[in-house]
Amino acid sequence: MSLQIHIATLSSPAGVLVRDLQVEIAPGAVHTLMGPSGCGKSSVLAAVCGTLEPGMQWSGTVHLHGQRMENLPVQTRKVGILFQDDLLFAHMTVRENLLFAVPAGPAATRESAVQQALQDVEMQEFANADPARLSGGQRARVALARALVARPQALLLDEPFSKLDAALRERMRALVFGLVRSRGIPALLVTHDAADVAAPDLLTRLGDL
Ligand SMILES: Nc1ncnc2c1ncn2[C@@H]1O[C@H](COP(=O)(O)OP(=O)(O)OP(=O)(O)O)[C@@H](O)[C@H]1O
Repeated sequence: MSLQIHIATLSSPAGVLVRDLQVEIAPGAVHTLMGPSGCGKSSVLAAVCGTLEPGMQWSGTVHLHGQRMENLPVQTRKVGILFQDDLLFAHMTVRENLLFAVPAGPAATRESAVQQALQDVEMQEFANADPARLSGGQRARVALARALVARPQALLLDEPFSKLDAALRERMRALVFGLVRSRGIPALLVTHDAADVAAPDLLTRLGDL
């Protein structure tokens, strides 16, 4: 289940940001995008998942598991996304936050998906907790579980570790990379931290137009 991205051009109203970006990400691999602030890294992720804002434009193709994706509605793309901010809903428990992300289906199936996702990030005992009472690292793990609970076929990561302290960042990176590998999904990670690069051939630098 590979993710193939070809961005011919990606532009903001101010001009072209990215030209001829080609990335192929194998199942279970994490490919890293780096580059100076404002060079268009987050916009590449938005183009891939279909959430590019009005005013921004791109041309190119995205194939997931051989299927062309760029014209599909956002909700059918089967792509999970994790941001710098965990964006947990404050008025819902941890369990309810996850349940919100699970596709429609029998209640027992949805509940077991939530319990499995919490187990994957070792947060089962916090199912009924209020997100506001969790630590930053615990919230990050819940956000990861929420991104994965719908069984996405690709994962987009927009600086998800940048707000964590060094020790937590390392643990979270290991957890994300491990889950991506064990589930065999391709992941694209935007970061400013060279420590997030899994291997030199899994890095693309933007900003050299
Ligand atoms: N909706 C929008 N309308 C106009 N310009 C935009 C819009 N969204 C982003 N931009 C501009 O596009 C450029 C790229 O933004 P983007 O967030 O993709 O960069 P980035 O490389 O992820 O930056 P950072 O590392 O600071 O997060 C920036 O100059 C930004 O101001």
